[in-house]
Amino acid sequence: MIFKGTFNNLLRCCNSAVIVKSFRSLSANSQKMSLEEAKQVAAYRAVDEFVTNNCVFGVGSGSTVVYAVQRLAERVETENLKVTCVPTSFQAKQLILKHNLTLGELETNPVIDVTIDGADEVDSKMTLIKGGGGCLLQEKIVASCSKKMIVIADYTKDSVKLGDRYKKGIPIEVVPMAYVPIRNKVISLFGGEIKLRSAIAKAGPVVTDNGNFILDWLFTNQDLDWKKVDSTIKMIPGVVEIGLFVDMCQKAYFGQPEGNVVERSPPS
Ligand SMILES: O=C[C@H](O)[C@H](O)[C@H](O)COP(=O)(O)O
Repeated sequence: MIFKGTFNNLLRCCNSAVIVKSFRSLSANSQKMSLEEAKQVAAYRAVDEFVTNNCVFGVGSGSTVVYAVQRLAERVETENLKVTCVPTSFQAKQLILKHNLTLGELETNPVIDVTIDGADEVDSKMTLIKGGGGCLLQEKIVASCSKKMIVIADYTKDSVKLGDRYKKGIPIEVVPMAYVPIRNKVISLFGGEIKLRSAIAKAGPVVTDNGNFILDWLFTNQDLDWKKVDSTIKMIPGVVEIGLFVDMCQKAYFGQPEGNVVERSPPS
């Protein structure tokens, strides 16, 4: 009844174009809600399964990790856990401080028990694209020091081949003076197109936490040997890191729109 009355009022007040627009934005909002919920269930699940008392925990970067840190803070408080948190970015450090968690660093904690991090895309072999938010270098260092790396993501990141879902390419962090020769070398070696990532609230390029630029490599061949690509690009002078994570991740949790979590392990 109430709905019918409201709907009739809406009809009286608005023209049909406005109504269609309202319903579209309502449905966009509910889609956004489920994406956030999907991130949250994946993050909570990973923290509940992998964080233990006295562990050294690698804190990834991005919007999904925000939920992991939230859950960690809850568990630290309610279960009186002792956890040392090593950040993978400025953002991760801020999250640790905001939640009054114990901040660690690789200098004092060179071995990390478990790192939980997001990803831009995860293929069927658990090769990852990371760095959509510009944080790949410290993420890869911390992951490489971790006994386990666990990925948390919503269902849109789950793909068969890299490039199926994530269309912004593979990020490459480079020393600023070398961005043009690196761009040319990567294109001549593997094809595709490369864009220097531009900042949004600043004129000019994105500058990473480490003072470098980011090239986004829009590859066209989805069947490349990613391990070879990773090591070949890494060898180009001026390349600091590439956002390809090959054989680094032991488990991925994908939150689903219905609220369940799909788990994936590397193929044996
Ligand atoms: O540079 C950013 C990181 O690699 C993130 O972990 C990745 O972009 C996924 O971020 P989000 O959880 O926001 O999708």
